[in-house]
Amino acid sequence: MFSRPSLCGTVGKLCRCGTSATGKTAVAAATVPTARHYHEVVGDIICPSQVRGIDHIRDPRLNKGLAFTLEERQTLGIHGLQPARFKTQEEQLQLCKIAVNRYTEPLNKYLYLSDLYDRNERLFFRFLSENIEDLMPIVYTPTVGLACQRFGLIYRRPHGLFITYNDRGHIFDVMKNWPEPNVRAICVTDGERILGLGDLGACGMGIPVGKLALYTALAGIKPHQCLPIVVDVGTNNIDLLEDPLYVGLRQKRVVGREYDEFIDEFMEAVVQRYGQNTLIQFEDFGNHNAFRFLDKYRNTYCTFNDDIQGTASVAVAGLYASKRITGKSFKDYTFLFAGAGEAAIGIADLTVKAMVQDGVPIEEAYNRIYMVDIDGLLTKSRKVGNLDGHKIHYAKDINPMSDLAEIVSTIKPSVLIGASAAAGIFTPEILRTMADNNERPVVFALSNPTSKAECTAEDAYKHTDARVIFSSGSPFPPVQIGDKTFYPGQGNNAYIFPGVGLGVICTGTHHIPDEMFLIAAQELANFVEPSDIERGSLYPPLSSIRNVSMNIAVGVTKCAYDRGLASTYPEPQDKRKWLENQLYNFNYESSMPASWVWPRMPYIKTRDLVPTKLYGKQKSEEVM
Ligand SMILES: NC(=O)C1=CN([C@@H]2O[C@H](COP(=O)(O)OP(=O)(O)OC[C@H]3O[C@@H](n4cnc5c(N)ncnc54)[C@H](OP(=O)(O)O)[C@@H]3O)[C@@H](O)[C@H]2O)C=CC1
Ligand SMILES: CC(=O)C(=O)O
Ligand SMILES: [Mg+2]
Repeated sequence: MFSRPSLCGTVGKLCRCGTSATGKTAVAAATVPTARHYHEVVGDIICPSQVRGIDHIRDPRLNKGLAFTLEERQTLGIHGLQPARFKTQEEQLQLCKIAVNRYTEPLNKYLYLSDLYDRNERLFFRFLSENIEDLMPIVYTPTVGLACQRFGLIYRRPHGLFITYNDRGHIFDVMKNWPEPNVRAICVTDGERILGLGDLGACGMGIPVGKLALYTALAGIKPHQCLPIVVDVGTNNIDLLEDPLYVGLRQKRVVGREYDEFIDEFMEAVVQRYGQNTLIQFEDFGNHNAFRFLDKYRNTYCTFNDDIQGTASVAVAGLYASKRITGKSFKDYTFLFAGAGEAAIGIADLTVKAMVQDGVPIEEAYNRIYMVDIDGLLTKSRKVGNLDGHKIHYAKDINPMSDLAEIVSTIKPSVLIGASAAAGIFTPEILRTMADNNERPVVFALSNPTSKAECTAEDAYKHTDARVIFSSGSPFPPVQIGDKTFYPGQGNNAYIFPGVGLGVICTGTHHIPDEMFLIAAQELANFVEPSDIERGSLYPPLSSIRNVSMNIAVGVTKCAYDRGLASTYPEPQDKRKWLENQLYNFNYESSMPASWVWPRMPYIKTRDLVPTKLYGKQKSEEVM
């Protein structure tokens, strides 16, 4: 989101330009409304802007559309630029709902929301946060995947920063072009593994934009504190390289030392521009880079990898909740993962930690987890495929097998988790075997978007006599089996990263330990009500996700202070209240500079404030 630097009208703190509300410049600006003293909005300060006239409406951060009061319209010089009607934000929200529902194609709904974001930021975020069940599938998976695939066609205005390999040596200078000086959270991708859709290069921008929109909508992190970034090092996607509409660098991916040095420079530039504690969320990097960067940077930067750690947390939360249905403990579970990549290994590693916390010896925990990659079961003796990196911990001393159905029959897992981006690999036969071997089989089909899910919700229920405990990465509609309707939960890291982000940002945490993701998993699982489980969901409804995020943030905040990782002092006693006080306000704030209080407003005449025929009976105060 672009918002231009605002004029300072009133502030409680020092501005970057060195003036304050009580300082000379600000006073001068207040008494001379036409003075053009621009400076940037700093920190949490909302400087009631003195950007006047049409520019006030054109700035999405300042625009309120028809919700501007009569005084605001006159004071800001926008009177007459809009129709006579005054609307409340609630009325505007109703219109948004009507407008978005007029579209049948999800991509058109996405474009409508994107346009709203460009037009009226507060309205967009309030609309999103209050209609998350309907709108999350649009701004996030699955529709965001389509938006990335069509990015060259639908790109309109900058919502994030593109840093290309050609900018090497100057990344800091490019970052200075981002107009917000107080960014606290960055979500960055290099576009190599966008959902399960593969290498989309610079078109991957939709992902960090969508993720950070959820930071605000689900956790109340202020939008100006969030910065989506694509590091564009090219793409190996031949279709894109040949596509005349492709908007990224038209070259093969930079790899090896050059690539690593480029990412190093990016990390350093973030710190130079926004400070050491800036949260850097790695998103949808290719497998071979994701683990390397996490290991390399986790103790020197405030960073996490959402696909590895965020996904782990949401899946482990689902496993905790599943125990309430199966009546088993972790030591009774045998896990089989279809996929041995970022998501699967991340989940497996955190599951081991959860099992150890439940009293299972660590060797036993590893023994209980089996994994399958594209070449089959991870076994020590297999001749094909690799066992590098984190896979080796899960390789078993048994005969190699490559057929998933055979593996499921042999291992007899109680939990089957798909994170493979291989659509439909949980066949009816495999689901039936799970049901034959378990009274309540646990099946997670976590791959995104919907088209990549290992099975549909309907298939999962249908082929297990509706005994399955199911969740999926992308949403599925309710499933009717006999006279019972099941509402499968969405096992998606969106339950986790906004709350973790809020806690980390507010505490100024230096580094993010895995422990925070285990805490987040427990907080999320604690939120699951018996009624959710009764509905067939391992997760609370998306409509309560803001409360979930707050609980996670409180847990993360406690952990940050307990572990000495926080840098914001003094430590708040009432952490929830302290966090709540820092949240974004989705409602409009006054656009009237506080220092321009009546009767000092220079050009509004008394008769202007008396309702004329034009305004009917309305006084602007009455419609606030
Ligand atoms: N629900 C959620 O919150 C999240 C979901 N995901 C989804 O998970 C999927 C995977 O992402 P990620 O782990 O990052 O990707 P990776 O590329 O890191 O991992 C994919 C893994 O799947 C394996 N694989 C590929 N095809 C098959 C197959 N036919 N049978 C068994 N295994 C196979 C690959 O094998 P090999 O190692 O041999 O290449 C690899 O181990 C994506 O669709 C992504 O959208 C990711 C993050 C969060
Ligand atoms: C949800 C997510 O992060 C992914 O599918 O990559
Ligand atoms: Mg991701």
